[in-house]
Amino acid sequence: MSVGFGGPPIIEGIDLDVRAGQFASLIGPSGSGKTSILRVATGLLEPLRGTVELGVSRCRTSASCFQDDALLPWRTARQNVALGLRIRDLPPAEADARADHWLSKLGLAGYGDRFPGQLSGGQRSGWPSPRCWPCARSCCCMDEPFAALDAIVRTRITQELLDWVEREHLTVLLVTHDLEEAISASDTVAVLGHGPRATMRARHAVDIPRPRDVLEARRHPAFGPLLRTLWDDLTEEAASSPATADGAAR
Ligand SMILES: Nc1ncnc2c1ncn2[C@@H]1O[C@H](COP(=O)(O)OP(=O)(O)OP(=O)(O)O)[C@@H](O)[C@H]1O
Repeated sequence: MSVGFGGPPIIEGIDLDVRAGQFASLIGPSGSGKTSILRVATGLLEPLRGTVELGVSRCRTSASCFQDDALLPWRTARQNVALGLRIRDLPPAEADARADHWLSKLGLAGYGDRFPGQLSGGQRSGWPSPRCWPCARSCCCMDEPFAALDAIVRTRITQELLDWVEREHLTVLLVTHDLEEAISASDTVAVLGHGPRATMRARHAVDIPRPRDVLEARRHPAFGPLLRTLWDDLTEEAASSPATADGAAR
């Protein structure tokens, strides 16, 4: 697959095969094209050449959550998070109870009646992700959904995501800069090379059984070696990138 915006392709010859039920993460340098791939996967962007298949063709029954997803300012925290569950036709009381549970995992127990404007940027940043999960019938695409969360909250909500994914048998494509998050959540981690014309550098299987406990996964013997491999991949990409000091020095 190739992707572009009118000029030369920003991504060339990417082959990203995600099987139904698989949890795949996509990592890579800033500007390498991760969000663009997600947009192609969800049908928001047409590839120049090729197609993306994510369990079902082009994720027709997908839900997606992007970095700049808006919260609805006239809805409370609970109503924002419960929106996906209500779209899924859960009875209001059940949707509210589940939304409160997710808010508590986001460190916002007791904040359900607050409006977005009454909370900090970090406090609001985790909502779009659980809001979108229930809308996914087969596949869920997420772009750095937990980037602004602190480590404890991030671990808790990632566990909620994994539990939901297991329960709903979802296919997931997650874009993240957090290598530990990528390994502990995924079955495979794809590494994009640097721009301006990115290609796929590597694809690694995560040999840790599912269902997973996020913290236990980090103690699994396969975790450390894969973390070092991903780090090496990204370090070498930075060293060869024309856009970084490392690459410029070569
Ligand atoms: N609408 C657009 N028009 C032109 N170029 C774009 C557009 N959107 C993205 N690009 C370019 O495509 C490249 C990839 O962008 P993309 O947002 O997919 O990268 P990314 O890997 O998700 O980056 P980050 O990790 O910083 O979020 C970048 O060089 C960017 O400038």
